[in-house]
Amino acid sequence: MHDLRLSLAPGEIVALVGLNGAGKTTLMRLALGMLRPQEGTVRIAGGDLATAPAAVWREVGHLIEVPLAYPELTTRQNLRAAAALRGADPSCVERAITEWKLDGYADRRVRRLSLGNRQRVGLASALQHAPRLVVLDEPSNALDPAGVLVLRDALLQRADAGAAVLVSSHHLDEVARIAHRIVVMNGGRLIGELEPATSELERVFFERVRIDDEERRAVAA
Ligand SMILES: Nc1ncnc2c1ncn2[C@@H]1O[C@H](COP(=O)(O)OP(=O)(O)OP(=O)(O)O)[C@@H](O)[C@H]1O
Repeated sequence: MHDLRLSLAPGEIVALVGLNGAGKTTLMRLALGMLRPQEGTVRIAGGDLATAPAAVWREVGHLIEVPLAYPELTTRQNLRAAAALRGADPSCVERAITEWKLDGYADRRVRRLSLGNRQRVGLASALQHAPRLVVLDEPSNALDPAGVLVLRDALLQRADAGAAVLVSSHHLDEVARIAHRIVVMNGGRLIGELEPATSELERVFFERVRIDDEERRAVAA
């Protein structure tokens, strides 16, 4: 990974797009301190990530790859545990169950849920405490169209309330609906941005990646 200069402002939704293996998940892991960079720094809320106090971490909501849930606990128990870990008001759990349309699954063990409903639990758990920084890796994975709508509204609402949102996706049209900026990643580097209102976004994206690959091959030759 090189040349990773990225900042998120309050109220901003930034979409991270790139082909499989481009480095989106790795960048998110670095941003959340799950991986340590060999060089460079990550800053959160104006301070170094490595020394961020618990109060800052409580304001973070993230979902990287697989939903973090206890399979033997029910949906409600998982959400309660996540709320308690963040010191959130327990009333957020019932609101999240309603928001993510999990009422019929609230008392079911998470291991017995469908993939899409497990994803809903993961997203509800990441967002229920109204975090000020949201980092979601391919959050629409396995969601049905109704779930995608809930996700879209949830992210817009969080950003409206002043949260900074970083979200990776392979669905360019979907992220273009909500993102203020679309950042393109290729071969472990950030190679530029796409204007969300661009028509034929996918074509422009592939062209950008193709040119970057060619430039890289030319440099390597
Ligand atoms: N800790 C690590 N050390 C070295 N290489 C790693 C590490 N973690 C991931 N990689 C490699 O970095 C590359 C980027 O992987 P990453 O999962 O970040 O891509 P991605 O853009 O999220 O892909 P996808 O769209 O398939 O989810 C892969 O080749 C992966 O094997």
